[in-house]
Amino acid sequence: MLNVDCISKTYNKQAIFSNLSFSVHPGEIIGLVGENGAGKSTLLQLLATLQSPTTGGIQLYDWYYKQHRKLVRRHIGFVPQEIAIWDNFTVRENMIFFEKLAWKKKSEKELKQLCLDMNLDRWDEKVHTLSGGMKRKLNLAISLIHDPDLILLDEPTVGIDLKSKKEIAAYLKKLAQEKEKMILYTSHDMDEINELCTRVICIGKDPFYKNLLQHAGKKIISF
Ligand SMILES: Nc1ncnc2c1ncn2[C@@H]1O[C@H](COP(=O)(O)OP(=O)(O)OP(=O)(O)O)[C@@H](O)[C@H]1O
Repeated sequence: MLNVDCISKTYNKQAIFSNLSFSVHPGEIIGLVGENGAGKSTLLQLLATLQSPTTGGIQLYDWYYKQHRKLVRRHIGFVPQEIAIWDNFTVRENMIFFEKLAWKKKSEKELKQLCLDMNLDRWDEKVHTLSGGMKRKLNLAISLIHDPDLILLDEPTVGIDLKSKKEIAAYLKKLAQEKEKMILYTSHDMDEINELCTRVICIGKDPFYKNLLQHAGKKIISF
């Protein structure tokens, strides 16, 4: 379980958010919504150990982020907003490259299967020939090489066609339901959020998202 205990983040004396507390249980998909600049990416970066909260603490299972950062990192898969893969490498070469950096090892067959699981079948093609949706799928596949328990995704389906969106959503659902992964992800697509998420974290001052979610009968964690 992930436990976030009363965290705040301040940049240059300006509070981005304050006193955020929530938990995520295995098998849950939690949406993270809010207006541009509300602090969604910042929160994901704190959960990914890439930044530290100004106050408060975060805990994954029995491990505190402050004391056990290295251990915590092993169990996190993070997909940033920007696609971070090698354009001139093939899908296969990218997967093999990132597998070498991962602490858990996977065979080439397993790496290929990881891609096939989300309908990415262009194994020997260079990344620059792939569509945006396929690149997003590859980015996601790379983040899962080490079998993380906590998966953090910053707008994983932005700018891609509906079919790829649905495939990624179905895959995330499967990961949560069958493998008990904890998934937190940001999106501005409220249909997708409504379909996928058990609960939704609403940050920022604008009540727009909160009203939409309330209307859809979603469980909201709002700050
Ligand atoms: N390293 C930083 N130093 C100072 N301010 C920052 C830093 N990173 C983000 N900010 C500020 O913090 C606020 C929250 O930014 P963040 O990127 O987390 O918002 P967001 O909700 O993800 O926005 P978007 O929907 O546009 O992606 C913004 O006002 C941003 O300018």
